[in-house]
Amino acid sequence: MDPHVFVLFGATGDLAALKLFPALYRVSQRDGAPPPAVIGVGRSDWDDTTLQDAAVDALTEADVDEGEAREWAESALRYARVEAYDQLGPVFETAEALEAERGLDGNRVYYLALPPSTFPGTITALGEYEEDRGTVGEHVPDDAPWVRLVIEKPFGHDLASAQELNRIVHEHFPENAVYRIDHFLGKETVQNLLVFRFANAFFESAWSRRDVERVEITVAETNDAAGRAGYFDGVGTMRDMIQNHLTQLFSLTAMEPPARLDAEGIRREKIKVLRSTRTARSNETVLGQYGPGAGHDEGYRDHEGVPEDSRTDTFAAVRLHLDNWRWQGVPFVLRTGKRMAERLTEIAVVFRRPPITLFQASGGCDPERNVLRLRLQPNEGFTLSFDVKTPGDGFGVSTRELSFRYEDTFGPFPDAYETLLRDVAEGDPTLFVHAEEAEEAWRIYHAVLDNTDIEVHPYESGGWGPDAAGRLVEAPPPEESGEPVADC
Ligand SMILES: NC(=O)C1=CN([C@@H]2O[C@H](COP(=O)(O)OP(=O)(O)OC[C@H]3O[C@@H](n4cnc5c(N)ncnc54)[C@H](OP(=O)(O)O)[C@@H]3O)[C@@H](O)[C@H]2O)C=CC1
Ligand SMILES: O=C1O[C@H](COP(=O)(O)O)[C@@H](O)[C@H](O)[C@H]1O
Repeated sequence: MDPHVFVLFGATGDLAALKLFPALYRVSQRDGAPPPAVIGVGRSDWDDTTLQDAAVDALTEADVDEGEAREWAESALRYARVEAYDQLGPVFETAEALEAERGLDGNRVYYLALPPSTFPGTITALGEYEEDRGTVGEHVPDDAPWVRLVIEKPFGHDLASAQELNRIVHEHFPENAVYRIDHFLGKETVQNLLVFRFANAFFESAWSRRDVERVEITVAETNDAAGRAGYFDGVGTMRDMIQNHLTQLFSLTAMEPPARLDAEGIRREKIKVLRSTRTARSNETVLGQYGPGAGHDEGYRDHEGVPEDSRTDTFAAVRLHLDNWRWQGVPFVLRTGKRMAERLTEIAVVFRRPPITLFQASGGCDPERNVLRLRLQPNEGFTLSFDVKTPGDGFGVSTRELSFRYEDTFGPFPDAYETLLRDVAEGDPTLFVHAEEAEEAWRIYHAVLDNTDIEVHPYESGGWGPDAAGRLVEAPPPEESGEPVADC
């Protein structure tokens, strides 16, 4: 890992406190890691001390000893205040001063943990500066310092803005310097999807329309959007979660085996899945917004900064269909919401019932469908339901489960952001999103984003979201399950 300066845009925000300071700390504790040099950037009226105090709070919250957290923050962190995220003079001055002070070679990571509306201006300002510095553009000398640009999700606001953003990015930065981050790809259990599928031949041979009836991908969160209105309101759950995290889980579940387990091999197969996916339809999309309930007196519209008439979705569910050989006619239901009854991320593969009904005729009942649940968080592992004979007369059938839990076998996992920040520092793009993948993912949802014909159902905090979402997991009507239909 080469020594570098890590410039964190949005250092005063939620993500920085929740994930990025702890991850930066842990990466810097690894063997062989250079001493950390981090510049936090924000418009807030902070200084070095305010930033360091915020980082110490974040680290102690993440179980780091307070003394160690303080020592780390004071040696690692500097603050650069900007008027706006396209006026970056103070950032460049701070970076150059820090490099001179530490004798660094000029390698830099720029991490954009900002609302997506700011990305174009910030990237343009960074690109122009880096061209002047001679690190990007034509004729970059072999010994020039490296620069890596990390862009948080959502990458743009819709298909057109993502295409425009890619254009702006590529005007200045080559694709191999760009790390579009989707932290779900850094989760151990998400990477395990590939091992689970491609190392276990018996699952892979049942992994198609012949045996699978439907797939349900669920990310239920108990947290809410309080304190994040500046980013979340006007973005909403379709853009914050479905277009990226859940679509990544979808493409990893549905993809063909890659030719090689590297960035190009995996991205190529994921892009093929996205290209084969029909545009989502409004009658197969359910949106919701939480109100009060279950110990919460306030609903979404009561949060500071949220307009009284906000239509922003805090819950979204969508049924997707693929037109390819493996998955024709198998619905994939993606659903996620905030302030739900419990925190749960899982992929449920629901297998078809056996084709004959043997047991009813002999006084029993027909078996349940086998369900494979890949649990991504918490209690990571899997369960597979199966049917057995209930002891006694006749052929009574009962459902039982085989299960495996990671924590019973392995120690704790590294956090996703720790894995991904280390990959950025080492220049490994395998777990990041390619330009084309980001655009294809927006293409799928373009007809349902900002579609005011779709009702935003109120739902109670602490429940399972709007009742209307339940119908998406029922068997699709025949006209939707058979032949491919053209998008309309
Ligand atoms: N929070 C989370 O759990 C996760 C967030 N992300 C991604 O990280 C990014 C930031 O999210 P998060 O930290 O939650 O967002 P915040 O709302 O906390 O915003 C981050 C920072 O951006 C600045 N900011 C906020 N609103 C605006 C605005 N309208 N215009 C310009 N600057 C603004 C603020 O800094 P200042 O006012 O000091 O300039 C703020 O501290 C997003 O892209 C999000 O998708 C990804 C995974 C998880
Ligand atoms: O990107 C985001 O992800 C988090 C959920 O991430 P997790 O690792 O805690 O599952 C979500 O709460 C947030 O709204 C979103 O921006």
